[in-house]
Amino acid sequence: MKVTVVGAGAVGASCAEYIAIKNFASEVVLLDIKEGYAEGKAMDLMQTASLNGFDTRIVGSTNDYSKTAGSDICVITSGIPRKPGMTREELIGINAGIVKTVSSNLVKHSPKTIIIVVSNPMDTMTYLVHKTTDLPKSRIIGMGGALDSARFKYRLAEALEAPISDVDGMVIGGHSDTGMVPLTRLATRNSVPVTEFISQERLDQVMEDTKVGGATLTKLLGTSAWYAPGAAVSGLVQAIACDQKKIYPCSVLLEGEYGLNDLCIGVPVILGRNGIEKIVELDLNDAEKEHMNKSAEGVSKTNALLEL
Ligand SMILES: NC(=O)c1ccc[n+]([C@@H]2O[C@H](COP(=O)([O-])OP(=O)(O)OC[C@H]3O[C@@H](n4cnc5c(N)ncnc54)[C@H](O)[C@@H]3O)[C@@H](O)[C@H]2O)c1
Ligand SMILES: O=C(O)C[C@H](O)C(=O)O
Repeated sequence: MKVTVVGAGAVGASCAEYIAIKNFASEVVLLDIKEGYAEGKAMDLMQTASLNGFDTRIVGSTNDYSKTAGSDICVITSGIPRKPGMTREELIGINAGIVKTVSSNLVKHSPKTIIIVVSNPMDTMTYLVHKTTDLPKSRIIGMGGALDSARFKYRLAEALEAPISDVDGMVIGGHSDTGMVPLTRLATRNSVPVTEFISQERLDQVMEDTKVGGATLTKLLGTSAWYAPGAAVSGLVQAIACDQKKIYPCSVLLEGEYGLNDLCIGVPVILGRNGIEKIVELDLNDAEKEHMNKSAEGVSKTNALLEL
């Protein structure tokens, strides 16, 4: 199993590290445009191999895509992150050009690959990859919902004063400060609806804290987060590589599912060796449907800014 990660910055390196530590890939290629940067990160990470007990070979490359040839999975993290006070959507001007060039280079060298898009604004960058490569829709996956759901579970556990392992929940919708749809109605503590334990008011607070999870960290760190994003990507990569058939909310091209068309947005999918093996259609209530439709409107508005 060969995995390429483009962008050896904060998220790319974290992602490579988690993939290596989980020890399911034979090779991870880290590629960056900055001279020597990916080679340096790869060497540093390889020097953790004997300490952390993994056999994955991590190779660095300065913009040489021949090293990525034959990758089963490619992750795109290249591009600029936001600064405090910015929205993810403001990154479109610079990141669209980067994602378009990078995805074209990746597909040239690995025509059968599965692409996982991380660069922001992620739903729109995932749509861009659909529009500019000829990969089938099952092989283009946007990562946002897995991270947002992990943040949702963190906030739920905090509110419930429960261990995170006791808590389950999912966030669908767009990966934006206003577009996320945390499914509080379906969240559980060890199979019991969380509404049995906390008030609707507290749950609404959990929902709001979840939606601004990325902005909260950006304010604290001065740039956006990387540990949980890297871990979330590694979860998707592992589900595909190990044919786990796990359900993750991912940004995928919708063609009528959830009553939506011609956009990529977060919905639950089953991930296996073929990429997106099935889109799971949840029976949303009216409020959730309305929230999802508003979220889709926001994503489509950003998509309209793309020069296709
Ligand atoms: N989808 C998500 O959930 C999620 C989570 C976190 C971050 N992000 C996004 O991921 C992106 C990366 O964030 P980061 O914190 O790692 O940023 P970073 O600045 O630390 O790293 C980005 C790297 O991309 C490289 N790069 C730029 N142009 C390139 C090109 N054409 N080819 C190859 N490499 C190139 C840069 O040299 C840099 O090393 C941002 O757009 C950020 O918003 C998304
Ligand atoms: O918040 C950001 O800009 C980065 C990422 O999308 C995140 O949610 O951490």
